[in-house]
Amino acid sequence: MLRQIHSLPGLVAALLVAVLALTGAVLSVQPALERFAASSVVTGTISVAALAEAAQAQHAEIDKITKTASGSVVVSYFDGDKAGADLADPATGRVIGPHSPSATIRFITNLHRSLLLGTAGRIAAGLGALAMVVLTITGAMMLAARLGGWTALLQPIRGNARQRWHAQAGRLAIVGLLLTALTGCFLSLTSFELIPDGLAEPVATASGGGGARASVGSLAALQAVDLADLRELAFPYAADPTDTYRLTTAAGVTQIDAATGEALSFQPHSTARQLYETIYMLHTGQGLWPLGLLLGLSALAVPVFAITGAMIWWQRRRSLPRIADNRPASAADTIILVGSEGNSTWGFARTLHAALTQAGHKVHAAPMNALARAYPKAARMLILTATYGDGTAPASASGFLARLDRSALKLPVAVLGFGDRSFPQFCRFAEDVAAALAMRGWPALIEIDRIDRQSSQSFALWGDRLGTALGHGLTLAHVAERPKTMALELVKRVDYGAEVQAPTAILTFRLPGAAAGRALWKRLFPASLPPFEAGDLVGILPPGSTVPRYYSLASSAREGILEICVRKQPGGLCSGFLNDLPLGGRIDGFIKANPAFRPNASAAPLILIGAGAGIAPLMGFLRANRSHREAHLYWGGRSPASDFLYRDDLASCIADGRLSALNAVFSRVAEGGYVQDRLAKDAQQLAALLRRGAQIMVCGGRDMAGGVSQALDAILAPMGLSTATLKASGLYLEDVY
Ligand SMILES: Cc1cc2nc3c(=O)[nH]c(=O)nc-3n(C[C@H](O)[C@H](O)[C@H](O)COP(=O)(O)O)c2cc1C
Repeated sequence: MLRQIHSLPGLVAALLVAVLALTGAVLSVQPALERFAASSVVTGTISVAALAEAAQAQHAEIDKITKTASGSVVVSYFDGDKAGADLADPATGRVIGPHSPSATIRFITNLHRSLLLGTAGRIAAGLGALAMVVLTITGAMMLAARLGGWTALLQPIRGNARQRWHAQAGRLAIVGLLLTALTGCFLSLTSFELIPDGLAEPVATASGGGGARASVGSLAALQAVDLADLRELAFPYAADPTDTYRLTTAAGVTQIDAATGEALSFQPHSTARQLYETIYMLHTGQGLWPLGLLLGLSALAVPVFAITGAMIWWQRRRSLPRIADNRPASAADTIILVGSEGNSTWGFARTLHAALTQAGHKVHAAPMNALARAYPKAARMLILTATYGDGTAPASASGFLARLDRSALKLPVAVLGFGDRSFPQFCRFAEDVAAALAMRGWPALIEIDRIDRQSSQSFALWGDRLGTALGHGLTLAHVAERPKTMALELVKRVDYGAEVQAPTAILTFRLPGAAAGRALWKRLFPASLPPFEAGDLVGILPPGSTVPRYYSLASSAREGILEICVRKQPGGLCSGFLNDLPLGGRIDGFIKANPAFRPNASAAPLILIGAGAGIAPLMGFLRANRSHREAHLYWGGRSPASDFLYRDDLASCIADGRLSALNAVFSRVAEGGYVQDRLAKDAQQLAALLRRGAQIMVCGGRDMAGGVSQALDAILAPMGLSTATLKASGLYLEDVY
């Protein structure tokens, strides 16, 4: 809900708010420029009487003298029929030159206030300010919720680059933007007279005695006022002998007899006017130039929000599968919530949705993260969720358990887990969800079930059980959708490990090669690999299967190649296919980002730990380590003679400083061991690196990862740390399989 409230006005008003913010940022510099251009007003050096006297000496008839909030003194006059305005030196009253406000600034001010569109533009600008209030408040609430509460607002921000930029800009600019937006709303309301600004307050109209006018410099009531207090001094109309001087200061308006210099009346400013002036100052920075600059800087964050916000929205929209005839949550009798990262679970949800709709139900499907506070018409909830990481939630369910904690819902529920039995935590997240629901008293519609490797048969059987519970038949005939893939051609392979029963290959792919006589436009604009970084995953569909297998990438798209490391698994469909693939052979693959497994941007050392084919992403990080960040690699194989993967590449990384230390351990040599043994041996050096804020990245099999985390926990314990605490702060990343 919060997200909808944030993104809807954000998208609609992005351009408008960006125009308001950019013009505001330009205008925000004005008070500071004027402040430094005007000679400083030195309190006590000149009275209003002396200033007026000096001005009068230079012009036949003065209309008024105005002092702007930034300290400039402007004398408006009539010389005969000709009206004009001078800028006067506040210290002496002498003319500095004609007052000529910049046409550009006037244009930008009009653009800011009314978009050059008159009343319609002023309404739009007001709505823009309102949108900005909504966006800043909902944005702050979302950020707080994401970081774990208001007290965690300064915690490091996770996520992809656009999400980090969006949130970081928000953190820096929020106070300035909220102030600008709230004061902008107020000013907009006063401009439409929906709130009084007090500027047109009635002034007491005392008349002067009508005696002969004294020189303005001799008037006692003006001599008593310092220039620092002046806002405006309006001169009496020459043709009316009873007209008075009208002196406006911060306190109010005084009428002064032009002959005697006596103060005839004093009218203090109304509260409305004082409030308006304070808010005007807080919005423009006029009279408070450092605030103006601060607001201007905050406003510069708005285009960053507009661009990154639109990108985040588009990305989210694109990744949300479409479901035909999806009913609103408020009208549905059956709610399907989906936990997915690679979208295949959405395919199952779509099949289930269609079957239930055909059976006469009103069905609403949504990501698990969108668990609502209430479903007024719902009689049941069906949760379909995958499991990721080491038994954790997929992306679209990452906030589900926290939401459930705050929820008072209780509906009959069925949980169906999607996973892969080769992971030790098979369907663990689905189990956690089912347990959490049971603990909160949600009745089970049917017991939890688990689907291995997207089996359509198991899904159909689950449909039978669900149908029985619902009291009508339910046929779930699911045909898995083939992910969109690209063809890749094997251009290089290096084979290792056959002698030590660990056949492993480093496979390098390119987009299919240049065929002779290719069309000219294809030669001019050659196809390029989609963007990916080392550590991202490539999903590969082995022939005859629609279920992808994922491999960590050892290269980035910039290198123009896609490189993986594959260990042949006994009976493995995909690893067997890849290990037998000849040069020139093709695969069907697609990229899946894995932003959670990337080195951080710090300059502190990197500790890379892996075993066997797990070296692939680590090798990619080292190749890309052009800044020569200190990097230590711990890697375990079986025999240096047979499966020392990337031996030459590692040597060249050492030679040019991209790798600081290589610690390779082999298990099938005399006095050999595993990578975790080597970590324990190097405890002191590792402790020193960790004290310097080193980041640890682990890639490889689950058993190895378990051993590594045990060895590291032993090293971390004396420092009062653990792999769990490092994990929480992003300093311990794992990519395990
Ligand atoms: C990086 C990665 C980690 C995974 N971890 C687990 C796991 O711990 N337990 C499990 O049962 N399945 C695991 N799986 C398998 C997925 O849960 C399974 O393929 C699921 O069907 C994917 O659904 P989705 O495409 O909707 O995200 C993992 C898959 C990947 C790619």
